[in-house]
Amino acid sequence: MDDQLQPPVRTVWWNEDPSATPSFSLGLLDQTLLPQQVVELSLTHELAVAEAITSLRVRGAPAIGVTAAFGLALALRRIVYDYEQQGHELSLALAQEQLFRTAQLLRQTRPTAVNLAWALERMLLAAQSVLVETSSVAALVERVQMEAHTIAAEDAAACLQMGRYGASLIVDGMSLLTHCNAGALATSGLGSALAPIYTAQRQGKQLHVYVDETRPVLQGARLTAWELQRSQVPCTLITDNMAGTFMRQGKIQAIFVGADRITANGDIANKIGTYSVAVLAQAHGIPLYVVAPCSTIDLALETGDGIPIEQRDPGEVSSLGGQMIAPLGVAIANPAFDVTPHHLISAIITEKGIARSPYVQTLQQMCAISNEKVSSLDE
Ligand SMILES: CSC[C@@H](O)[C@@H](O)C(=O)COP(=O)(O)O
Repeated sequence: MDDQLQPPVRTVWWNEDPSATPSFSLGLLDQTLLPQQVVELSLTHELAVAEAITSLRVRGAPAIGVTAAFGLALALRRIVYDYEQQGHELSLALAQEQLFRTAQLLRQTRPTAVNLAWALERMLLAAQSVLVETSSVAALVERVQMEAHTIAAEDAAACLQMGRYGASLIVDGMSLLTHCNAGALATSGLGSALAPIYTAQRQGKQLHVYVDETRPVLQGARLTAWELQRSQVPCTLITDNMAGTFMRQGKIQAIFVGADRITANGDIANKIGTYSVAVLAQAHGIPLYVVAPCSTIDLALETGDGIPIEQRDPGEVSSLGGQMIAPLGVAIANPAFDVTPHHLISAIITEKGIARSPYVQTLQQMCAISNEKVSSLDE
């Protein structure tokens, strides 16, 4: 009997179908088309995976980590397949080179979410470990694929745990606020920030969620509102600049957001606008909870000042729904993330538990993981 909460939607998955040519592909739900169209993609080339991450077909820190892991497995399967089609056998040296090159390609797609580099590094370490024992390309393919599946399964399990811990902070009758999308669409499970909400709902708690639209790419309006509606979680979509008013009116009792990177001191990078929400929350005495798996924690960085912030296409700001909303030639800034300092965060919830200030000790104890090697791909 499986009584576990199931994600309302599948975001990233692996296809194995002997009747298809080739028999393998990476499945993604194209998030750029939501909520108007639900289109599933089957990718068979690593370049398509890189494009999907860059253009936000798949997005959200844990989901892009899982996608990158599967992307490496896909690249290896693809090159073995191409060689077979030409009647050749792939050498181990070329297989290794393919893995490393693809890791570098995928590493460059998005800089802020550390889950991406973390997953790639873990995949390369798994590949290295099998190469010590064997010189068979088949064994390498199997090991790399297994690691990608393990990363996805661990992410799904982490979501369930974050849901349990986070739900303990939600009281029956509460009204919550969330920013961006940190739900099933951002992970390979229930989500991070939305997992406590799904769990609390399953526990029978009555709740209501205010959803920031999240300009400029509208992950709140397009994705979170869609996901919550599908899950029958009562929600109200608001524009970003309405959040303060709802807080002042006493309509919001807690805020749940995800993170793209958490540094050793508890500073977090998350979708642009999170910092403004955090400042407003403090002004109104409302707790701000950050929910993220340990794969989002970057202990190699001491503070949020060191987090690379992705600067995206100005066109995301100057147009809305395909329509220009700004005068031609106006200067535009488009940082995709901001940093919220730890003193504005009431607690950080991971799959290991609930960390509170001072984060320096608690995060280290909680997530005995190290991202020291992540930088090796930058060289
Ligand atoms: C569990 S997702 C956490 C974060 O990745 C999320 O809040 C976010 O900022 C996503 O940004 P995006 O640009 O859509 O990838």
